[in-house]
Amino acid sequence: MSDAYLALEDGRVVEARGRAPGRTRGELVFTTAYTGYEESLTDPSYEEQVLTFSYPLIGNYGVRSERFESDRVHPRAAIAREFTEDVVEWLDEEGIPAIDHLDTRELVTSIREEGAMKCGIAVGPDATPEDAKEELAACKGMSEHVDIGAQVSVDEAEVYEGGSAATVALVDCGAKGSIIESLCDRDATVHVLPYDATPEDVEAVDPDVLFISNGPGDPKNFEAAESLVDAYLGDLPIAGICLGQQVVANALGGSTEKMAFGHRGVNQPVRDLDSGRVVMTTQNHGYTVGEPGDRLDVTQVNVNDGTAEGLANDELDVITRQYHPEANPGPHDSLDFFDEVLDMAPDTTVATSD
Ligand SMILES: NC(=O)CC[C@H](N)C(=O)O
Repeated sequence: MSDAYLALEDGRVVEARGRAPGRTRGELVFTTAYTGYEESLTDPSYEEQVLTFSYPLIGNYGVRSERFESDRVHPRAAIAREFTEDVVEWLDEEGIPAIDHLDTRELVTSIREEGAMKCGIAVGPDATPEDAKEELAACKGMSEHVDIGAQVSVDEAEVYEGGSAATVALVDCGAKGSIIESLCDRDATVHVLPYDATPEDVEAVDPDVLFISNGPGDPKNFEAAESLVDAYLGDLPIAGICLGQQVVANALGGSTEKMAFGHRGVNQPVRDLDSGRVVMTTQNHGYTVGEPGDRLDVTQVNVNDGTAEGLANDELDVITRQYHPEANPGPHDSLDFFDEVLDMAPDTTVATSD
């Protein structure tokens, strides 16, 4: 007898050990990151997903809130070969079901072969395979979460005073805290605006740069942010990270598409087409820019599959990244992106990056 069941879209029901109880559902994805479980579990981009860690032991250096990227856990459930007690206690307090003692190598291989798939989970002494299947039957596809921005964004504008180097309007589509920190560390003041901010909201903070954050789900469901990019193109420098890159591409006549199983990990190699330099990057995305459109150049590509990792329009002051230059978790090789963004602001002296 088992006390945890994972029902997969391909028809299988996998038995596991229940660590934190509950019933839930979501898109089943995996990350290959071998550190940074606190950052990943609090990354708002995992909203409505079930996160499988391919690294076998998760929790070996405890749980510290200083490392959180937001104020709650975002994946609907967590899966690992083995969770430590610290992580289990945290997930339990947060009401997030957790399961372990299953063959995560096999699970990851299935996702690689069949693509990210819907799943249902039931955990607890009375859980049955049918409960997990019921959850699966009620599971929506990522693109069907049409108002997912509302689940992860601030309700009202917030300000983070970093200094007077530049004023950034950061449209919060589910922003990681370390994006705000990376800007404040460079003496910028960051106004975090709701995901559905209007041009009036942007004008109220009179920014030097419009920045579209990372976030969960399908970028096509972030129409308000797309409209802002359209409204300010050419008037304000525009930057974006991850979902932000995708929103900018859609706004400038490009297109986005769903990937088979996405990029999630801390060692994705990215080549800068101008310098030829390759950096290791942190990634967490399931959509990608298919066509950049006529007004954006692809400046960086993924070495593994050639997907667009950086876009720019130098004349219009637009610069974006598909990966996470802020790291957390992962390598700091691309922190200079934030210097490049702030360099676009008029008349600023940018503090040196760490
Ligand atoms: N980290 C992100 O911003 C993710 C972007 C988008 N939700 C995707 O999955 O592609």
